[in-house]
Amino acid sequence: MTRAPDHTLLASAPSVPSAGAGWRSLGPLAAVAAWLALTAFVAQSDLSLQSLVLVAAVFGILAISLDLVAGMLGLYSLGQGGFFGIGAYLTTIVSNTDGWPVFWLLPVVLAVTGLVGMAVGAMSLRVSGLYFAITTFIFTLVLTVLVTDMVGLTGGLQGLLGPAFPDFPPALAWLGTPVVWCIMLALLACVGLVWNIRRSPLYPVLLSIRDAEPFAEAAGARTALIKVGIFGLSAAMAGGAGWLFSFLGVVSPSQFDWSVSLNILVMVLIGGINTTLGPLLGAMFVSMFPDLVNINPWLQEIVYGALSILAITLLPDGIVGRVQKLVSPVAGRRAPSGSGRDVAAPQPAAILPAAAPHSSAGEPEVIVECRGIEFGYDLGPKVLRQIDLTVRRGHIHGLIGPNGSGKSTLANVISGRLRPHGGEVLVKGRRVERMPASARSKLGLRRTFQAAQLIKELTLVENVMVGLFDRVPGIVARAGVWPLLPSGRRDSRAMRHHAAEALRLVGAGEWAARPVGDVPHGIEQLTQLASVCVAGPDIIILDEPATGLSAKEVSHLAAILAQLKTRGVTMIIIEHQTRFLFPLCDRVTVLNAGEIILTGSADEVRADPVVRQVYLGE
Ligand SMILES: Nc1ncnc2c1ncn2[C@@H]1O[C@H](COP(=O)(O)OP(=O)(O)OP(=O)(O)O)[C@@H](O)[C@H]1O
Repeated sequence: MTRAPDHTLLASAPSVPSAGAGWRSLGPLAAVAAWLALTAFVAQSDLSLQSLVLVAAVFGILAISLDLVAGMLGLYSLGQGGFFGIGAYLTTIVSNTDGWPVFWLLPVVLAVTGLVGMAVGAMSLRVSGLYFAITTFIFTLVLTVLVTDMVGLTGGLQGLLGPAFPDFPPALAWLGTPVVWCIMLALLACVGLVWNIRRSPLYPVLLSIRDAEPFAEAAGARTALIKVGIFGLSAAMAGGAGWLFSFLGVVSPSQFDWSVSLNILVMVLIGGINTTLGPLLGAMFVSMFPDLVNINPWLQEIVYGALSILAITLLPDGIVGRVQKLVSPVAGRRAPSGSGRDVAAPQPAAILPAAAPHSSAGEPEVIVECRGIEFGYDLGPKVLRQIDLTVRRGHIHGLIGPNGSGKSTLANVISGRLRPHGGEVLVKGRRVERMPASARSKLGLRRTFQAAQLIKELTLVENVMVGLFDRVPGIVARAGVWPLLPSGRRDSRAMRHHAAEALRLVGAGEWAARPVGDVPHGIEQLTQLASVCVAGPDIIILDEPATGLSAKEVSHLAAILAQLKTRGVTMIIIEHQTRFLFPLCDRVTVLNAGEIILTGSADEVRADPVVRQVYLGE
C-alpha cells in the first residue's frame, strides 16, 4: 500500500472560507493604519518624545526576538544583549572606518548575527533550561569584556558615536524624521512576522518542540534544525535592533551587557510570554519607566525592581496573558454537551488508507524487522539483548512483558528515538537504524507515547494538526507570511478539516475545540491516536494506549484499532492489559529482562508455561 501524495490530502479540503473571514482581516489592517498614523505623529514631534519612543521601539524588537525563542521554544536566552551589541558595533565600526552606506550594512548585520545565533542555538541541542540560560549569559559577558578591552577598535568604556541615518529625499521631507519611520516600520515588520508565525501550522509544532519534543519528531519535524533556525532568526532580529540603535547616539558596552539581557527577559515576563503584543508592552513599560517616574535614580531603581517583582509574581502570565485569560470565552471551556467522560462511537473516516487488498497467497510481507538488536542506556547494563522481531503487513503485533523488560525501549529503537548499539532495524525493507525519527515518519511509521505527549495550552485540533507536519510542504519556509498567502490559508483550512475528521474518527470530535489541559486522560490518549491517524500511516506503534482508560473507553479503543486493521494499517501494540490486547493480535511477542522469550499467536502465548510463570504470575 502506498500513502496518498500530499496534494490528495489538501485537494479534499473544504474550499469555503469561514464566515466573517473578511471582517476579521480588517482588524490587522486597522492596526497597521493606526501604527502608521502614530509613526507620522512621532516623526513630526520633538526630539525628547522621539528618543523616548524610539528606545522603547528598539527594545520592543529585542523583547519580540527573545519571546520567539523563550515563548515558543522554551529557550531562555540571555544572549540577546550580545547579539544586540554585535549589530550596533558592527554597524558603527564599519560605517565609521570604511564608510559603507548603512543600508548595505543591514544584510551583513543580519547575516552575521543570524550565523552567530545559529552557532549559539546549536548549544541548545546539548543543554537546556538553566544551563542554556547560563551559557548564553556567559556569551554576552565575554562579548562585553571584549568590547570594553579592545579600546582601539571600540572606544572602550567611552564607546563610539554611531553613524547618522540618511535623510529622506527632498520630495519626502514632509514625512518628518527618517529614522523614526525606519525604526517604527522595523518594529511593525517584527510584530507582523511573529503574528504570522502564530497563525501558521508551524506554531503548534514549535510549542510541541518546547513541551513534547518526541511528539514533534515522530510527526516528521527535524526539531534540531528548527531550533537552530529559529534561534538564528531571533539573533538576527536582535542584531537588526542593534543596527537601528546605532543611529540613536553613542554605542558603548553598558548598553549591551548582561543586565540588558536580563531586562529584556523582564520585559517579556511583565508583558506576557508567548503573546504577540506582550513583549512590546513590557518593553514600553521598562524602557519608559525612568522617564515617566522622574524621581531620584536610587529610589527609581527600588520602585522599578519592586514593581517588576510584583508584576511577575502577581501576573505570572504577564499583562497580555492575563487579559487573554479574562476575555477568553467561558463557554469554550465548558465540557461539550452530553460528553462527560464518555467518548463517541468511532466513525469511518476518509483520511485513513483504503482497505488493503487481500494478499494473493501465504503470509503477508514483512514490514518491520529487527535483527539482533542490542541496546543499553549510557554505561548501564544491556536493556535489549539479541532482539529478533518480525512484523507482517496488516498485522497487529502485541508486545508484552513485565515492567522494565524493555518494551518501550524497543519501541523507541524501532521509531528512531534511540539508536541501537548493535543489530539492524528494517522498515519496508529499508535499513533505518541510523535514520532519525523524523525520517522514519516519512516512511509511514508513526507512534504514540506511554505518557501522552501533547501541548496542554492548545486545543485538540491544533495538537492533531502537528501530525500533518510532513504531509504539507513548506510549513517552515512559508510560516513568516503564512496568513498572507492564499496557499497558506487554503492549507490551514485543509489541515483543520483533516484534524477535526481524525478526532471524529477516534470518537473525540466533540472535544476538538477544547485545550488539552481541560480534557480527561482518555481523551488525551485518543488525541494522540488522532494525531497519528491524521497522517494516514502504514505502521503505528502504540505504547500502552489503554493505560488509565475506563472499561468503556478500552472497548472503544479496541473498536478503533480493529477498524484501522481492516484498512490495512500495521500496528505494534505494547500493553499490559492482555484481555484487551490478545483478541486484537495476530502475533504476540513476550519480552523478559531484555530478551524475547516467545513469539506466537495469542493462544500459544497464553498457554506457554514459562510466560504464565514470568508474566502472568501463575
Ligand atoms: N532513560 C533511561 N535511562 C536509563 N535507564 C532507563 C531509561 N529508560 C528506561 N530505562 C531502564 O531500561 C529498562 C527497560 O525499560 P523500559 O521502559 O523499556 O521497560 P518497559 O518494559 O517498557 O517497562 P514498563 O512496562 O514499566 O513501561 C528498565 O530497567 C528501565 O529502568
